[in-house]
Amino acid sequence: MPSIQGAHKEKYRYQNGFNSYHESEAIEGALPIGANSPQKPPYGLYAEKLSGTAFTAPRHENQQTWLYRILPSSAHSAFEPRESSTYNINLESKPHGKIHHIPNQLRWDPFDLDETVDWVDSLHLVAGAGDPTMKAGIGIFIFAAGKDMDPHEAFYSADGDFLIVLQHGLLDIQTELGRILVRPNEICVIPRGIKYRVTLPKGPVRGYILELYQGHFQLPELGPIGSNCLANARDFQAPTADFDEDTSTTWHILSKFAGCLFSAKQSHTPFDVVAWHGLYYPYKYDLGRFNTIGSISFDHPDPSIFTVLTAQSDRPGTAIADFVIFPPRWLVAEDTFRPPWYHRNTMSEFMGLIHGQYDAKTGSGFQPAGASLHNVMSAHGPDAKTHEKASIAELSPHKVGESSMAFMFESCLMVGVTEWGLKKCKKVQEDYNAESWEPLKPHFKRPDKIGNGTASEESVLGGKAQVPH
Ligand SMILES: O=C(O)Cc1cc(O)ccc1O
Ligand SMILES: [Fe+2]
Repeated sequence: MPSIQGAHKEKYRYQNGFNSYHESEAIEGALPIGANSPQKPPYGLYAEKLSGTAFTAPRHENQQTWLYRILPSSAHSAFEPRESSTYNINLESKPHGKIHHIPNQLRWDPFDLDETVDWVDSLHLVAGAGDPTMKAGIGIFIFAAGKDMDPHEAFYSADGDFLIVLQHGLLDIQTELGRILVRPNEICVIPRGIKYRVTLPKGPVRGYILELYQGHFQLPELGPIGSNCLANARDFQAPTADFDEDTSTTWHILSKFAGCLFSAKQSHTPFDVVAWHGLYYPYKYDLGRFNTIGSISFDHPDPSIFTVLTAQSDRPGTAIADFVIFPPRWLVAEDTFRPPWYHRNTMSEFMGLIHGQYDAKTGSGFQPAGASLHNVMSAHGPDAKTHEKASIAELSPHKVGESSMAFMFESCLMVGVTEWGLKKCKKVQEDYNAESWEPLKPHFKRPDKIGNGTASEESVLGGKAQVPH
């Protein structure tokens, strides 16, 4: 007699590991033994394969999952375009939609909560690069929802993997592979094609999404760091199988396909997967578990030391998208300008703030639920006030960002901004440059113009005299 865990177990149960081969059965014996597709799978279930990579992708990249479900996913009506005036992807992420490519540094005020829409209608494409139909590039979304998805509605994106960065509230995500509760300071990845339904147990939610049109997220290489640190594999949590038995209700399946939304009907729940095994599944990660490392001598290292997840291009070390965080950490570097240096980057940098304050911007312009974009080669760095403070600060050990969490989506691609992102959202700060960098004063003094004509190393360098090595 099979034991039915489903009814009595806790609502959320996870299995730990990143890129780990997992298997899970909500009823003991639901996974076939020694074969994926037996003539008669256990308990009259259908076997269905979900491919996250080409069948022939190299073994180390291959991601597939076998699902054992009450009815196969194909049992639905034809998809029809779904009308929605608020669904901005519809209008803007099509290959030839209006996207602004501009070199300006951009910063957005906090995006408003919106209690009138559910998850699907809350997605606003703010920026992106590439084209989902070519499986190339990224989309960056803001979401702000206040309503549960309809009880008989499920959503999937055929366009890419969603990396969801929750800024406010709680997300209860019922997926085909089981349930995930995304809590404050957690992120969640839902790979291409996996169906899910989002409800909001604590009211309105808000956050950011990076949709990856190509490949999948990986943990970054650690190089000389060694075998641990940054995000450790065991802290990633995948759901366990958890199914409903409903073959008599009309469900709507919403598909984001080539940047447009489609809807199909079916007479059974899509959340009917009794067991699964494979490498292709949604997962979550608590950013509080990130093992942050930094300089314990001098100089400010590249922010790549803060990479949680990366999706690499074909060029080694060059990411289509890195997800980078700035967690609370000790700054102890000696004789160092401690905030980020001024820089121009061949990569684009989209930043958001989950909570607290970001140490490169001590002004009030970069706020939780706001964002900034420093595109390819767009110059940026600390604002004038931060520069002044950091140039004269006493360099004792100092904890930055106590309970704060900023993040960056960094991409080798030039990022375009949508009409919504640039205009309709009405959050772009007109005075970003004027407030941040235009007030910077020159401090240059030629050595021969100081005092009696001999340079005081103290005043030229603005700090301790430097001794040649
Ligand atoms: O621009 C930013 O604020 C992000 C950033 C942080 C850092 O520590 C070094 C480089 C960088 O782009
Ligand atoms: Fe930067």
